[in-house]
Amino acid sequence: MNTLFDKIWDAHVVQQVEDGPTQLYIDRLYCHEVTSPQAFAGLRARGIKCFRPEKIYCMPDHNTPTHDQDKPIEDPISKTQVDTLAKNAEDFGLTHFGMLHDKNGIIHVVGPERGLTLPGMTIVCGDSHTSTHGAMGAVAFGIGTSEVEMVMASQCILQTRPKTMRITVDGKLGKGVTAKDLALYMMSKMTTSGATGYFVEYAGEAVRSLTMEGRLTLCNLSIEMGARGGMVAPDEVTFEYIKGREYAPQGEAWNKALAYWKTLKSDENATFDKEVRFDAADIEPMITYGTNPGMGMGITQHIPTTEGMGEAAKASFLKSMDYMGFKPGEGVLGKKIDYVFLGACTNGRIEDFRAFTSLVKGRKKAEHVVAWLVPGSWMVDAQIREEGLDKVLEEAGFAIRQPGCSACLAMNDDKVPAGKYAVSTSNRNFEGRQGPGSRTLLASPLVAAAAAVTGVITDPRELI
Ligand SMILES: CC(C)[C@H](C(=O)O)[C@@H](O)C(=O)O
Ligand code: SF4
Repeated sequence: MNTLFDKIWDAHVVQQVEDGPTQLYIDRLYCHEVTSPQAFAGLRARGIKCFRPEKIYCMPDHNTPTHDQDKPIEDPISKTQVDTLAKNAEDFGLTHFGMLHDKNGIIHVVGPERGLTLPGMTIVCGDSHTSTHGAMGAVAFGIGTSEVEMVMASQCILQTRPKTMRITVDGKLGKGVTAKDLALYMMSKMTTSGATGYFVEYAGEAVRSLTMEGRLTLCNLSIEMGARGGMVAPDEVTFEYIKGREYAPQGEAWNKALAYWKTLKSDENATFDKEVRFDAADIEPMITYGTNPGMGMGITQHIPTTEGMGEAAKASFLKSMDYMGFKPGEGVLGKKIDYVFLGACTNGRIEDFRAFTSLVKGRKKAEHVVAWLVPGSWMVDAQIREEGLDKVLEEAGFAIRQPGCSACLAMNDDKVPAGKYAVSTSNRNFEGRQGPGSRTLLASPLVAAAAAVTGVITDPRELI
């Protein structure tokens, strides 16, 4: 009786070190510009090549500007990072989707949409949000730079087997409640350390009813609960999504793959180290009010008071409130906001643009709001234009930027100024995450859209 995780993990074990870690074979290594330079430098110093270069895909995303990508990058650090990745990929014979390449974008958006990420795979990247790819029924997790070097050199990694957890969400999500709300809700209940040491499988009716994009959003946020990774068993939604994508198997190879993928589910009596259950009916559109992603609440609710908190918890809570400029016990509806960010590997996919556009259609962007709409990849950008969403957005006063991580983290030009409030569809709201002194409110594309047109925090259910 095996879990989905066990099946994939066991199929990739090369050897088990006695009383030690597992040597695990890796099917895909994704590389971006931030966490790869030292790994390449390490290989050079040892005079070795990549063992299986065809399994490695590189693309810059964090330091790429989201405007004027045809011009040289102005910021010298970003330019060095992006140029270094291009040079390293060339020297080591790796596939590289550079800036402006039609396959460029945020690595966690590009992998699934190109069919590079497939069910049953083991996938790693020097990036915590590698958990995203688990949505396709893969074992995918973030690794450190020295581990990136290990995988480049051997196509294997030494890992300790994590414990397994199943989170089942029963019932149906209500109107205006999205995968992002589901994730923020779980986090608000489990806290940012609630899944530490575990690999999570998401199950239940609410998860099964999510689209592929929704599942990617959900798994993306696994890491913010402390989980090693998150996954959803592949089903018709997954197969339908993958079929015909560029790197997906075709013809006879497709039939063979499909037959295998259909076996990728937890056996009925499989046991998990921990089981958690939620009810979808309890979830409303969510928003965070603090400085970690677990500090979230239903948009109509009030920020907690310090009642019952221990001294240490109280001090850190009040520090967070001070940073955010909020008072314990108050509500956030109607509060003025300054920036809106639609994008990131959390919500930079076509479905997120569709959701945002559906709400702003026929309305106008609030004048004082600065809105950054950043497709997760050029493929998303092309689809936006194909579907005519760009026209609707333009009419409502919004412009579309070029792909990249953008305002998700302050590593490029898109920085939220100190003291300003940003309703952001990204995944982290730490102090200074979107720029020194910036104040981030994490939310879904629908909540972001409602804020963008009203200029204040608004329940999207009133506008849809
Ligand atoms: C830069 C990178 C190492 C980092 C991560 O690992 O997640 C980034 O993508 C982030 O979201 O904070
Ligand atoms: S979009 Fe944000 S969370 Fe995703 S990889 Fe880029 S910086 Fe990390």
